[in-house]
Amino acid sequence: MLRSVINQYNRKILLISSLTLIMLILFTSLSVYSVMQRQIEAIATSGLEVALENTVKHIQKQIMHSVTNTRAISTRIFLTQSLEKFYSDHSQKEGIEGIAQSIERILSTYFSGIEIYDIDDQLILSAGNLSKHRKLAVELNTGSGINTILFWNHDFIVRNSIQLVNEYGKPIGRVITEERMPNLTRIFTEATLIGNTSDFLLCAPVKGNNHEMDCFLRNFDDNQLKRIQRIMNNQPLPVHFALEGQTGVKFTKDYRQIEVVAAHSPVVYDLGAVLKINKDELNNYSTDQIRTIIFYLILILFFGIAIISWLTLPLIQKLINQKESYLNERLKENTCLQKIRSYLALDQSTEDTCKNILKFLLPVFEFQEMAVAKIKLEDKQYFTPKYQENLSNCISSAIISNGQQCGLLQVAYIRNFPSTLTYQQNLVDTIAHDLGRWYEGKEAEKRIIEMATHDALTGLPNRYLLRDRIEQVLVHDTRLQKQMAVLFIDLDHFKTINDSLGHEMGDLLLKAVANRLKSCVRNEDTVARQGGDEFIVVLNSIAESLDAAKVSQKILDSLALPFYIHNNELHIDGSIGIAVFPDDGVNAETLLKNSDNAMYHAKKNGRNNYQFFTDELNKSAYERHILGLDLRYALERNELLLYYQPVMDMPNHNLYGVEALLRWRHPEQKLITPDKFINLAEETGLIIPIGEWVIRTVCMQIKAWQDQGFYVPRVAINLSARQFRDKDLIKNISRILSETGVKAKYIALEITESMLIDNIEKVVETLNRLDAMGLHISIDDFGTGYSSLSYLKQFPIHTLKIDRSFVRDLVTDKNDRTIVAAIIAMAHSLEMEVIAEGIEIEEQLNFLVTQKCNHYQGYYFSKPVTVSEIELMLMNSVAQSNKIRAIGSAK
Ligand SMILES: Nc1nc2c(ncn2[C@@H]2O[C@H](COP(=O)(O)O[C@H]3[C@@H](O)[C@H](n4cnc5c(=O)[nH]c(N)nc54)O[C@@H]3COP(=O)(O)O)[C@@H](O)[C@H]2O)c(=O)[nH]1
Repeated sequence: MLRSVINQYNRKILLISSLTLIMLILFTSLSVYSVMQRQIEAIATSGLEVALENTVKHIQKQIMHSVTNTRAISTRIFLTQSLEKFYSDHSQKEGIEGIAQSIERILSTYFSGIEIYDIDDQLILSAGNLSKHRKLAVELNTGSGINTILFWNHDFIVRNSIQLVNEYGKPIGRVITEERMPNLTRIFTEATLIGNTSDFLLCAPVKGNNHEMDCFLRNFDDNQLKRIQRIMNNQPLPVHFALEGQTGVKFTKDYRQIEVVAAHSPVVYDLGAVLKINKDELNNYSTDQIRTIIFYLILILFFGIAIISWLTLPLIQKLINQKESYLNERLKENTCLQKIRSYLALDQSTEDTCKNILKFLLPVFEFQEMAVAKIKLEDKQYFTPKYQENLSNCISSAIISNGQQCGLLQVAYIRNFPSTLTYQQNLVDTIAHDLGRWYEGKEAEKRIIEMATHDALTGLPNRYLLRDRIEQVLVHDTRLQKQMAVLFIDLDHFKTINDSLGHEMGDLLLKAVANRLKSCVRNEDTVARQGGDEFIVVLNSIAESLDAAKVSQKILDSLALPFYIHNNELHIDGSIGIAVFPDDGVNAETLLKNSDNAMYHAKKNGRNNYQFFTDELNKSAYERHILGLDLRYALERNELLLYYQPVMDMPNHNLYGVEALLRWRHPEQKLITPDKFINLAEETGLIIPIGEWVIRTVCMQIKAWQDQGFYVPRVAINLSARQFRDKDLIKNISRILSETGVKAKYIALEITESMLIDNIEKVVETLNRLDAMGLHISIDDFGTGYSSLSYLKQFPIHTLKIDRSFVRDLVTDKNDRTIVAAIIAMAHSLEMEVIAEGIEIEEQLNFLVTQKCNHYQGYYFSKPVTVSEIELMLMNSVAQSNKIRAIGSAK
């Protein structure tokens, strides 16, 4: 629909633009034409005037020159004396010679012919050529004593005739001169240069006849001296003005009754001159110009249309598209408006909904300087203080009419006359738009608050909101003198599931756990996610602490049921720590801390149980904190040391290797085992320097033993997860090996199964590099993780250490026996050796012997011992040197 409207628009725009362009071009053409016409006339006028002025100057100069020269001859003494001599008998000959000499000289200077006549008008002497034929002769009014005629004989010629007088003024003869006027002839010829129809006229009045004149026209040879009426059809001809002594230009008709532009000017001796051109020729000239201009304008027109259709129309189309999306947005906003209404109506009464909308509208109207807002609600009018305040002047008003649940929003707008309502669509749009924006803003605000206070994964309150809730419950329960409980729930072995099955599964499990927890408590209780696999349950207003125990057990039972996620059956337990208000704390922070400590206690207690917070726990938590502080200085105070536990061959009990086990000689406590501080070291990052210290100490010890000539078996070093992930691990081990001069084959690195699962590519790369260096790699605590043996195939692993939890009940638990037997068999099939950990009794050993387990480690042979004690064992081993295998002969 909109497309066809756009196409229609396009056609209209193109038509209107083209017509506008054409009109514009026509108008421009006419304007240019009239301007040019005037310009051309002005140019022609001034051109004709100037040309005529110059021409007239020339003509005058020539004719006057001729007349003046002739007059000068008449006064020549030598001539007049010679003429007088001619009259005396005795010197007539001498006189004729003198006359001849005289006119000969004059002739060469000015004239084409001279004749001297005596007093009786008899020719005495003639020089040069005087014209026999005088065509188109016009007598000029040159003044007294001289008769001048201008005539045509292949050229313009001026003939002057003047009386010769002696020194006493007595007439003695007459001289006639003729002077050719080539310049005047040229002037006639060149008049055509101005234009094809240009013409030059030189006219003299007819003596005794004021109505006529004799005029030289351009085509002289055709007898073009015309006697012309000076006024024709009551209109004076241009030359009439010239003969009247006037100079100027006239747009008038000439003697042929053709429209001309004529410049006129008087010429000396009563002559008048006109230089003219036909007006048609001028018009033609400007028409030519205008044609050229129109040609270019039409070109511009085509360009213009092309630009409109190729550039402007797409631009307009773009604008229309923008308008379209704007309208769509508006539409959305209107939908938004509907949403607001239903949203508000959901929680509130109709009246409140309307009030709220009005509340929102008022500032909008204020902004638009509108004064009054009214709401019609079931015939009631709702007046707000703002309304009263702004009632003045009744500039305008808005009415929200009530249909269903406030109905359609209609805004009426009054200007000047409150009684006249003018519905103003724009205003409705504006309000709809603003409401839409407001709604979006509210939604965003809601989302931000939600994000700030809730856990994104489970939607449960996060730790910040949790604290707030606890504080609220504390206020409430203090007032009611009730107890409340904070349950700190940590999922057991969640990390293993997360690592083995992936984070996506881990996330889904956490969501499912969140739902289970919610199902175990009342609506008014709070279930929150503290982070990771830790959840907090706040039980409001409990009667006694036993209630907390009951809920905890309910939670444990609920968690014990399998979870079905993406066709996987998952099992997870939880450890719960309980802190009860007011006995275990009176604020959120203490209750959370103490429930956390209780949860640790539950973990220690074998997991999948709940524990109440006790003062002893508080004490141990405090101790743990202090221990953490002390550990920082353990390295620099040289408080760390290594114990070594032998690993024996099976079944012959030869020394196969030793495992280095860390101990901390605390200044105030006795020897501390690593299970008390390794986690602390991991959490604080101290494990990196501590781990490096262990590797270096082991290497130095090996070197020392070698230097002392001891038999040195392979020494196993435990790597923690953080250490294994450390990017500098390989670099550090290489450096230590090269610095101590110990060969890599003397070192075995023990890592746990769980370390293999996360970021497999990186793990494979690290293990391959360690293997390439010649280090031996063992998997510690095997069986507690989720890795299958076939999964281990991709890693360069040499030894599996079966976790002692499987060994512990070997004698009594058939399942454990089956598992251990299977592990040994499969490890062998993958060409790995097996070490059984935690061998304490002979029966355990015997079973393992039957399963062809390669090595064993445990209190049965030796607990971890000091350096000097292990050295004794090394020495004994030397004693059985013939039985000792060289390191590296095994895989
Ligand atoms: N990252 C590092 N971890 C280390 C380092 N040194 C030790 N550890 C780890 O600490 C855990 C506890 O170690 P420890 O207290 O030394 O216990 C070891 C043995 O004493 C104990 N063991 C050995 N035989 C038996 C037995 O027959 N019964 C029994 N109850 N316990 C026995 O087992 C621990 C050795 O286990 P494992 O390492 O799995 O071989 C322990 O997990 C160490 O890994 C260190 O330098 N860095």
